[in-house]
Amino acid sequence: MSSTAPHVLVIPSPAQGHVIPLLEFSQCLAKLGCRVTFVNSEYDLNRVMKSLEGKNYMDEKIHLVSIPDGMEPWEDRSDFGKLTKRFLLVMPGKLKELMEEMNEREGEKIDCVIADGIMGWALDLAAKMKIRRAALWTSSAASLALAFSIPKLIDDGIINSNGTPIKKHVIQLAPNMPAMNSEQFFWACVGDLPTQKLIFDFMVDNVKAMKVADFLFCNSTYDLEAASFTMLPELLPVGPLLASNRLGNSAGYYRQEDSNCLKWLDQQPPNSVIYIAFGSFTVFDKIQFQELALGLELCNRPFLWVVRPNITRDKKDAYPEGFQDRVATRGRMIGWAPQQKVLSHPSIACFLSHCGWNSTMEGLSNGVPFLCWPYLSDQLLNQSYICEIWKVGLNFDKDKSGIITREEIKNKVDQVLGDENFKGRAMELKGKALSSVREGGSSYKTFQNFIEWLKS
Ligand SMILES: O=c1ccn([C@@H]2O[C@H](COP(=O)(O)OP(=O)(O)O[C@H]3O[C@H](CO)[C@@H](O)[C@H](O)[C@H]3O)[C@@H](O)[C@H]2O)c(=O)[nH]1
Repeated sequence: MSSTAPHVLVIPSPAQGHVIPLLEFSQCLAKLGCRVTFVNSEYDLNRVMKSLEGKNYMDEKIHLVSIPDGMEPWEDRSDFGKLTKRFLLVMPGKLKELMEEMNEREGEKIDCVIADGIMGWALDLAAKMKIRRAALWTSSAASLALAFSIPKLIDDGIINSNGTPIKKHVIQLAPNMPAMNSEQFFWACVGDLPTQKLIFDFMVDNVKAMKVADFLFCNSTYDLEAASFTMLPELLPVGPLLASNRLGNSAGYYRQEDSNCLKWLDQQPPNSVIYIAFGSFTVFDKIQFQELALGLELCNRPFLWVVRPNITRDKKDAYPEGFQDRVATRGRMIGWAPQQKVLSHPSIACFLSHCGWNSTMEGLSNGVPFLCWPYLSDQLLNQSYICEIWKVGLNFDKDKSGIITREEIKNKVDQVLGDENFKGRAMELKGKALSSVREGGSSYKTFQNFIEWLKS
């Protein structure tokens, strides 16, 4: 390891959908010659190390370290509002200590802090310590444009100063951007009112910190989100952040991946399998979970379904009676997939997804049509992109009791797979997404310019 290589400190928000892209970004920087200190929470580092056991997935120039997140090991971290409240009390002080120690050690001085866009406090800390700083926004450029528009939304009477929508409004920030329903603003559809206010205030602070960072990156591309990037000239694309771009493997998982599913996919006909995954957060009630299972059964097609152990509140007997036996010859349920590899497998026909931004970028980059089942936050906006702007998927309608029925699932799966235009448009977008990371592409150029700047 050369001591003249720039040394960056990278800090993600302690959440799966953030650790994966920030670590991928770090792997790209390491490949370009940087030394990276990657700061997980202690709890997350344990999980990440466990999932990496026996695997040579990490660049040797990346050093994984940890600081506490203010929660006890046995506490539930799935309530993001509670986790945020707690880590804000502890992490800033601990990160400061860590950075001061590193800066004093020979050859470990930090040249730049790269923080998750929702860890604005880390950017503030870097500024106070007179360290250069960059932010990576892990969701769409459109969602960042929305966050940057908060003062205008308040002035226009669309939200109050707590972020609460004053009335139901559908807004479009610019032509060719997805329409946004004010009740679905990403801070306004998370938890109860106090949680929404906490997330809103947190976002206001994050926006302030991002605005004055030296660099602001987004896991997206100009070609996919031209209008949103036009609204934010300071925002630079680095996406899609995929391990395959650097011929590597994804790291940063909180769970062991089940790689056997790839062998199972090898045995399926091309373009036949429905892949179903809801990211790391989504929780189902038993009725909806069972209806989804029965919908997949009704589709009568091969499927690979990621059923995290905590995906339902009722841990026991989650599946409908006899379901597993009935689908045994064509369905497979696993706890955690190597998703990026799954989506690039030729047997995959479509992706039934919660539309987290990483999943969205991964599906697009592989030319896979979507069936959208958003849950909260930016996922509703991502669904609008998929269905209305890019037209590479369909959403589900709920029945009168608020359920997505098995018949609706079969109907929409049949529609997406029965209309070649979805696949055709998805393949076009794949080309656009991947051209940005190839030599000369916009994301490629962002990395080159950033490295030059780091070395300057
Ligand atoms: O079996 C699985 C399931 C998921 N993943 C990976 O886990 C990540 C999940 O990220 P994402 O699809 O964005 O979902 P969340 O985990 O829900 O991500 C959170 O963070 C995202 C980025 O900010 C937001 O867009 C989401 O709404 C928010 O819930 C992706 O890289 C997937 O490839 C796997 O590798 N295997």
